[in-house]
Amino acid sequence: MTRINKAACIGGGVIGGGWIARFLLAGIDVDVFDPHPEATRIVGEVLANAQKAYAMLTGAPLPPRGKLTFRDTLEAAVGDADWIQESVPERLDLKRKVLTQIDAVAKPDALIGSSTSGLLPTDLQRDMRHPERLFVAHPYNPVYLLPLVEIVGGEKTSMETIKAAMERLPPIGMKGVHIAKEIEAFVGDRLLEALWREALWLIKDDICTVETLDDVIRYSFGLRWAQMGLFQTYRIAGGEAGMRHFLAQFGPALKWNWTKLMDVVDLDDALVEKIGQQSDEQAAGLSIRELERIRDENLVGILQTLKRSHGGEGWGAGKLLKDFEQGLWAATDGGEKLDVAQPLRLIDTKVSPAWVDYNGHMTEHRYLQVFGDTSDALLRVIGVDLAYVERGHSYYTVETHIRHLGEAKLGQAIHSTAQILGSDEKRLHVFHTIYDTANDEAIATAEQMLLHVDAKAGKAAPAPEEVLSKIRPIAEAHTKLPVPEGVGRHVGQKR
Ligand SMILES: NC(=O)C1=CN([C@@H]2O[C@H](COP(=O)(O)OP(=O)(O)OC[C@H]3O[C@@H](n4cnc5c(N)ncnc54)[C@H](O)[C@@H]3O)[C@@H](O)[C@H]2O)C=CC1
Ligand SMILES: C[N+](C)(C)CC(=O)CC(=O)[O-]
Repeated sequence: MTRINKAACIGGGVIGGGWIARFLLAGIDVDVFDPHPEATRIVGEVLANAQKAYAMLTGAPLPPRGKLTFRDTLEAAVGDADWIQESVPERLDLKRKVLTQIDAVAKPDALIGSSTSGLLPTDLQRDMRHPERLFVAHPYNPVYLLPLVEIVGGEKTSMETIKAAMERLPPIGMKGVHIAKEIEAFVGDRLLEALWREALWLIKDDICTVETLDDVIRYSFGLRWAQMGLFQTYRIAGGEAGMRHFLAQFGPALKWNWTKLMDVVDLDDALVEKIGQQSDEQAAGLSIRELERIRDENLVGILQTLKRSHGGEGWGAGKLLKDFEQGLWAATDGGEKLDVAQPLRLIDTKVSPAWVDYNGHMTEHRYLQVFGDTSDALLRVIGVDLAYVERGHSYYTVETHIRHLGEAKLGQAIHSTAQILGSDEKRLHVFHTIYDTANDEAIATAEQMLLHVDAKAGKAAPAPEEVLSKIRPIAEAHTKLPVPEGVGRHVGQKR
């Protein structure tokens, strides 16, 4: 995978701030230029939200955060960056000027992406000396959580640029889609604008309020869209006869008077005030930052659910997250830095919204998930990684005993450790503990027995020396540790 080494962000508002967070959390250094007097504070707040969201999103080891530097001039920010992302306000004259400035100082092989929501790349690249490296990289808000980027080239953009841009997105957890023909507003905003135009008419004509309109979306097709989009959803709606029947049944309605699509509502002062007031009432006093946090928690929950969908293979944006996490795990160093004289600290995470139950704390099967992740991390330390499993052998868990000693609440930082209690050529006997990271108090423990298996034969088999030799030094060091309280407990036993 080809990676971005250094990024520059020109414009650090809603979208620039999101790009900055996306790059930094993927371990990439970012230089920023934004003349706004409060740019540092604004970017800092977006970054804080992004970090909270990532802590809940994944237990995979994120790389060390990239270095963030604010520069006084555009030229200084562009410097030696190999991906420059322009996110200044949506005005053709301003974007052309800024892109020409970037073009004049960027490295010859640097990629220059524009966040524009709808301007044509051919128009943007008009005054550039090296227009072949300019493309639209249109993201979705919040850029640090929503993975899609529409990649659109103009008449002078080279195919090498498009290919290079597409290749650099998966390592930062994003999915590029190449839009083959340039068109104003590309694909996503074409669809959103159509919906938005119709929605404004429905408010203007007093058919419903902004709150009712949002309810119609979020309690119905909004839920469907996140996981299957439009066409696959309608295929199912056609019943057993699928899409053809759907088109036959609902196609004629397209010609009925169901839409004002091409008429643009006049956003006069009265309508702006009406929408503004209804939107204020709907927000019920929540600030934009609070709404952003709620949005992020919900998106994290949806992404995690999609990650576990389709028999655990992951689905849509959840499959992308799963692949991204596998890349992060593969990039870890196999545990060389672990202190084997202690129980191994293997997972650091936060209690995600999707993990919390009706009692307001982490629900029981999520404990098993964290303990399972701890075992998986231990297995990677002893060389039992995905490549090992693909060769036909693995460890299976044959017994688990979990004790709940405290509570883990939404957003709480927790970590887990693993202690090897015993091992032989087939068995690995471990004791895991989940701690409250704030005070190091144990919240839960799990004692597990794992068995080395020949997966093809479907039976236990001795682990090879390459694995046993990695278990031995840890197991020996752990014999010197006190036996943890709770080892060997069973349900109903007196304390
Ligand atoms: N807000 C959204 O939902 C989305 C916006 N976009 C696109 O992203 C771009 C930026 O939009 P937002 O972030 O929403 O706007 P914004 O108004 O939040 O941020 C724009 C930033 O650019 C800075 N700026 C102005 N002139 C500059 C210059 N010469 N050099 C460097 N920085 C400069 C401003 O100080 C401001 O911080 C636009 O092209 C927009 O169409 C794309 C996807 C979604
Ligand atoms: C409103 N908008 C056109 C700037 C929206 C986008 O471009 C994408 C998004 O995040 O909705």
